[in-house]
Amino acid sequence: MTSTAAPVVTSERPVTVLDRTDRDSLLATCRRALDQARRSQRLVLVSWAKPLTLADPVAIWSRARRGTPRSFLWQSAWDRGSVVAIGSARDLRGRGENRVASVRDGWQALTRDLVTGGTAVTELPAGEGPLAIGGFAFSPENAPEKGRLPDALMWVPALQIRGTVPDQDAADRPGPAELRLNAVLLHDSDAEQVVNGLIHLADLCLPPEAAAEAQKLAYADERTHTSAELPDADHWKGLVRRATGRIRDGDFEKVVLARELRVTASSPFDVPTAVNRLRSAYPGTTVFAVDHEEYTFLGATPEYLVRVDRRAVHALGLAGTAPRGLTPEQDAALALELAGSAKIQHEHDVVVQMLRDALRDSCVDVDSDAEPSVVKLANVQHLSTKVRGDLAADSTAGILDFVDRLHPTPALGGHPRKESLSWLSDNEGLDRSWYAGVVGWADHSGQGQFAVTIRSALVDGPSASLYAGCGIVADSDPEAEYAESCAKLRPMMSALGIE
Ligand SMILES: C=C(O[C@@H]1C=C(C(=O)O)C=C[C@H]1O)C(=O)O
Repeated sequence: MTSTAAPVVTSERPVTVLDRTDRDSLLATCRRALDQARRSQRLVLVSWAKPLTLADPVAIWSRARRGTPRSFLWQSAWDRGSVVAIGSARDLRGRGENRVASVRDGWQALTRDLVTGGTAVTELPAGEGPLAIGGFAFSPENAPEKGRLPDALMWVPALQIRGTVPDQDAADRPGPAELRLNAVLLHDSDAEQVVNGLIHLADLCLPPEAAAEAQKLAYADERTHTSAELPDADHWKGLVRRATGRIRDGDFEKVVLARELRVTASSPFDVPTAVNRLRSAYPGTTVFAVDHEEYTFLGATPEYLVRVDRRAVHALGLAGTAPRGLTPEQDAALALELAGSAKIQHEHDVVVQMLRDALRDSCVDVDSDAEPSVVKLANVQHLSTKVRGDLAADSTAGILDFVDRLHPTPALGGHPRKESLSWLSDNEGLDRSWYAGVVGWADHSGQGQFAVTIRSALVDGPSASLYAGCGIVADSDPEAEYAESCAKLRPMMSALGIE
């Protein structure tokens, strides 16, 4: 569906802003889309691409996000792919239990009549053409304080740039990237006007010097702040005790109990600096940021829910946590203890089993690592098991079908799902919002990636809600779980400069 000619991309190529030839090509593509909209009397998505060289996705994003209420940043350690997206050509929304399916149906309907033009870049990580980006809250039933971020919000960005993540030691060396301008046309749209709008947006987001910039860290944290634990520590430990009681009574096997640290600062938080700190302190994670009106939801997560790369489906079981040691010997001993603990093994196996079962519905050759491995981050270490399968020849399942099936896994909700989630909504007393939800992107061919939004915060000017949760099983110790939740809050605290 997209044009496939592989362009020659070199770092000498002049960057950004569209020239006369680009304008003509974009206009011709929009006119084709308009013809199609007139014939079909339906909405037509038009997507036009041009190769770019780009030094740093975060630098582009932090400049371009200023002028728009909707932006998206994605920088992934899993395939070294990056996405920067500005503005919305079309929102895809859903509510309640069917929220993922509604978004999927909307996206499929919109891409059925996709019209593409320009030159697509093929030497990038998986994913092609226009993307639907955004995410889903933890649960439609677990958001008492509605109205902060919608339960489900994906959208087709007006401007998207896909590229590769720069090496830390070569952050200002440009690499190949693809600029894409997307619009939705109606039978009575004015093609010239659409083109002018898109070119204006590209000019604003990508002035000639922008693509060569690397994001600078602003080190000064001059703001003061106050913070409150919600609920307070004793109450939360009491909830852990209550959960273990229910588990021993046999009501469910595992539940992930979360808490919030609500911070109010003397001046607005510096979101781009926070993102930059996250990616340098947590290089093995996927760093994401979603700007929606006055809110920014951001984080650095070590966990993906699912990735579909051509016909390969990948999921990750990440559950079971230990602190990092102060010395290499202590660190190794803690890792051994983590891998050897029957309690943690059980907590972990519940997740892996669920992932395997869910993949089996549409995949063949479903397999997982024989043994969990230990993944080390700066703040904690986790037990991790990769699960993968190949889409069955007759399967039409795409990334959003897997999101629908898998979210929330027992790594973020509990097991069995129904009983543990119902206990959570009666007892946790927290608006998780998009924490423990998913953020990611889908292309029109069913490929995509969704991250589990842990190690995250919701920022609104000078206010921030930071979240952390812990898997609770029968013999969980409230003090140890509380300490683990503190360690899990650390990445966002340092990123926002509130230590
Ligand atoms: C819930 C969180 O993390 C999840 C819970 C884990 C655990 O209980 O060991 C480990 C990784 C994540 O799946 C969090 O970081 O907030």
